[in-house]
Amino acid sequence: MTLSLEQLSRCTVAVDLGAARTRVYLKDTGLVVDEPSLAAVNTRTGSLIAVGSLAEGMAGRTPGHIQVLRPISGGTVVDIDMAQRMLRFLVSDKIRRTWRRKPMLRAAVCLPHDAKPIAQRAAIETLSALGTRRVELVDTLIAAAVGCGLPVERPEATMIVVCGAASTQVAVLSLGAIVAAEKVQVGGDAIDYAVIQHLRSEHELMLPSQGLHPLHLALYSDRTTGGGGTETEVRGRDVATGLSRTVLVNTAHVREAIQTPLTAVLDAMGRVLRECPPDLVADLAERGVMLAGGSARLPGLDTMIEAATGMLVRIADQPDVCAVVGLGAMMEGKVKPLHLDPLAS
Ligand SMILES: Nc1ncnc2c1ncn2[C@@H]1O[C@H](COP(=O)(O)OP(=O)(O)OP(=O)(O)O)[C@@H](O)[C@H]1O
Repeated sequence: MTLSLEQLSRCTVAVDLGAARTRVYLKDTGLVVDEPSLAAVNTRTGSLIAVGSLAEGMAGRTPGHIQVLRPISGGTVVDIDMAQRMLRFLVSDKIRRTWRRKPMLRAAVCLPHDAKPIAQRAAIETLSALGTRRVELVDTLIAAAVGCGLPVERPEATMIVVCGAASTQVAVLSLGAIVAAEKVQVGGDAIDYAVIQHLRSEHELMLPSQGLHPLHLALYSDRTTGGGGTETEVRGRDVATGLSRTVLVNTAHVREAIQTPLTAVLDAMGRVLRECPPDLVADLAERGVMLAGGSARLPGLDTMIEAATGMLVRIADQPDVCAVVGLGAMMEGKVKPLHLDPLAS
């Protein structure tokens, strides 16, 4: 992967192909697309019916011949053709209006820290749907750190935890590069799965695909009332009878159910810290940790990390769009490189 600010400044479009959401940032325009990475397809004709939030609204409610697909999984494009069609569809409106005369020959895309060459190739091919001839690949961790406003280019340690849908990436950065990093296949989806399993085993209830949002809200209000646990109503389908049923769920029990996936994130943070030189760890004790990614909004994640590591934890202002906003800032020249060779001037 490259991180040449000069090359990035020549790009006109930045893309984050996330497992949950696809985001597109246009140079000097801003974020133009922030939509679920979903495509609804008619399996009889192969035609695309809907993409983004429209397709999300169809999930779980489709007849047999319509399928809602996720062309991106774990930060990797798994269905290039579908991802291209989805991306083209998502941006076509905005491009036509604002960018008709500006070809998008150069693009930047952020990829997970450990993206394999095949995943890099898939991302480059997907972006060719926008007419790009050259694609700069940037590590999500660096892009997100820039997007959070961390002083990435300085000779001081900054720790970032990017909690996405399919994975969580942890890194310590200094002098514009990654000192140590880890990725675990635990993100918002694994946490949601733990909640779904809890409701299934404890309440014999199957949750509809969009039924988790009220529980997230309940966990949040639970935290603001001291975290002692409140009861919240959840509607779903009875596992045995198949009939619709409403149960009262204790938020404290839900919090316990999501501890297991969250422990994997803490373990990854521990491994990264152990790999870092002591001077950088001392910096981190002062500066703390920055949480980014959509799952950073998970109520109580920050306090749990704070309690386990003893470090100050901050959540980025817009945690979900940090990576693409960071790419945008680098494209627009808002990040100045540190000159490491003063003797040469
Ligand atoms: N308010 C919230 N409370 C809890 N979880 C949330 C909230 N908002 C978003 N999420 C979770 O954030 C995840 C999406 O995060 P994000 O948009 O960073 O993912 P992504 O970049 O598409 O995924 P990845 O980085 O794994 O490819 C989803 O799993 C979603 O459930």
